[in-house]
Amino acid sequence: MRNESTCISIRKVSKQFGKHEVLKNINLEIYEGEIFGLLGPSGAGKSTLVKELAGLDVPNSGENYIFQKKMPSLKLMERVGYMAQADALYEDLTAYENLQFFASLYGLKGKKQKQRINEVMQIVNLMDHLHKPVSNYSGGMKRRLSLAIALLHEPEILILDEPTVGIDPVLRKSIWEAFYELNRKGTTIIVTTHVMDEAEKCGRLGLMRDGTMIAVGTPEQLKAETNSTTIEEAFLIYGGA
Ligand SMILES: Nc1ncnc2c1ncn2[C@@H]1O[C@H](COP(=O)(O)OP(=O)(O)OP(=O)(O)O)[C@@H](O)[C@H]1O
Repeated sequence: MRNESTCISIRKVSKQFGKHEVLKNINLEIYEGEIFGLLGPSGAGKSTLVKELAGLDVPNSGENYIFQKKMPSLKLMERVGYMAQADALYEDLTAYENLQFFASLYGLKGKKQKQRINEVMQIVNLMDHLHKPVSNYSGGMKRRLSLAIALLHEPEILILDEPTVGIDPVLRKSIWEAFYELNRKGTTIIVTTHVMDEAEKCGRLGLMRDGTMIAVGTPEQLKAETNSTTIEEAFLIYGGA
């Protein structure tokens, strides 16, 4: 069920890399308990925006707030899980050893650490591969292990940058089932994607193009407002095509 209290507030955020304006005056509110999708083509600025929300980058102007506190903040990062676009895993170590390493960073030790490792590996359905070296994992398994790592410290907000890129439809479905399950338990999820059918799975969407937020709403609202039958069509209309 959706709770309307704001947990993320993006206020007049702009970002430049040199002369290139990658985010242009972005304003957005994300509510507690929703699955919010950032949809846009490659280069639209989605990763840049979510990196700022994860506390890994800062805007040139404007502010990002999480739970009414300004980012970046080390304290807030404990409440946020982030899965980057590229997997940051130690290939020579087993999945278990990778999880132990990241769990230690979060201050999870002993019995609690072991328990959380088992829980997150069950969520992503990798328990049978717990002691295999990551170098033996397929691309999809690595993405799921990255997700497990992002879940270790039980974050209230989960930020996922293209979590299912390069993953086959069957696995994608099982990963989305994991997202729904987490969301049902109260986790707010922000997911970036450029896949239209994935966008339809989100509660609300922010459509991004060339560093601009061109529309925000539920998939149904966006289609109705543009008289479209698909999100793809709605996107093109909002983009002025
Ligand atoms: N560190 C950086 N230095 C210079 N330019 C950057 C940097 N990071 C991103 N950019 C540029 O900013 C623009 C937006 O990139 P970003 O990764 O945020 O887009 P995206 O919407 O996430 O795209 P994709 O789906 O391909 O990841 C791109 O043109 C990219 O080249």
